[in-house]
Amino acid sequence: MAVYTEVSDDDLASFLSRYEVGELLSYKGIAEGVENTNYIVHTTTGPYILTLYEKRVSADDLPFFLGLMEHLAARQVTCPTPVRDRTGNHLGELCGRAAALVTFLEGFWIRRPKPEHCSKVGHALAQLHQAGADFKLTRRNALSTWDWRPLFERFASEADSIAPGLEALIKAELDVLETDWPLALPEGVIHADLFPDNVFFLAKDVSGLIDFYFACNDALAYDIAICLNAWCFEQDFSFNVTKARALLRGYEEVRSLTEDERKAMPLLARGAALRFLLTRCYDWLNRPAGAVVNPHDPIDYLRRLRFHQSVRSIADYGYGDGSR
Ligand SMILES: Nc1ncnc2c1ncn2[C@@H]1O[C@H](COP(=O)(O)OP(=O)(O)OP(=O)(O)O)[C@@H](O)[C@H]1O
Ligand SMILES: N[C@@H](CCO)C(=O)O
Repeated sequence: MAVYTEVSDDDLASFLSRYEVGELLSYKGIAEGVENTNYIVHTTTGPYILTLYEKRVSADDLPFFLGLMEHLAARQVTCPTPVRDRTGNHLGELCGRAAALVTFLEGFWIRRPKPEHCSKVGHALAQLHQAGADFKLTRRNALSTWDWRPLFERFASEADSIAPGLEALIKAELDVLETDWPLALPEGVIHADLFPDNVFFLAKDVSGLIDFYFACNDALAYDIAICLNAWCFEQDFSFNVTKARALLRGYEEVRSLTEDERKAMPLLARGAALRFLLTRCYDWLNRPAGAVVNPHDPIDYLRRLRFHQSVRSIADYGYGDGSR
């Protein structure tokens, strides 16, 4: 996360007094991430994460996100659990922002994932999909295929300042994806942002998943496509088929892909690459003055998109090829 909103110690102490979490000992802003403001807060009962919800999070969606974390945690998908205040609410207000306190998860995210990490994340993703099946609330994906063009139009005239030819490339890609996007795949609750920095490991095992603030109802296989993008490319942007194979196998240890999902995977992966290219371009061109934030480089996702445009079938992601 980032720090868009500075919180004073008086404001924080008064906010915390509504919870049964003891006395404030210390707190510190977390510069990592780009979406919301986060602080690590130490009290006499332990560490917590305080999140102040910023621009992309709508207050109306917070019951879905916080309820989902509670739902998943109760079904053995380890994730932060929202702390309820003395009146039973898990949502409060701080410095004019909606705010929540969640439990602190032990573990580290893996900066250079290996195939074994990809296998574990595939497995964890399928467990999340299964555990989310009986979650009662629903949320539309606010960054679905049909939201991409309006987002693009907000920065299209500046796109070529990021990379020459980018405006035309994105337009052409939108034309393809809007026409061919698969509409009848199995749907459910998806995480929609399961990047390496949102998966904590302890030793070799997943110790928890964080950052559910893009979670929504959408095609389950689209969530896999997001992970193929986020976990299976090297720093030089080359695609690592061993990692993709491991991720898909890890997923299928829990849930098998349908024929339609397998056929759709290259297109879903293009869509996932475009979705992150679009938000990264927008953020790159609209950095708020004075905020502690390191925007992600859009070009990483342009390279991924180009790779997926060359993919012919899920076999190119190592699926079903019998290799180890
Ligand atoms: N429950 C938690 N327990 C421990 N650390 C956490 C927790 N939640 C967040 N963090 C820390 O805060 C950092 C940023 O959190 P998070 O990824 O949710 O932020 P974000 O702004 O939504 O980022 P992103 O760019 O991934 O969307 C994490 O990398 C982690 O260090
Ligand atoms: N995971 C996203 C940031 C949060 O949307 C990215 O890397 O672009």
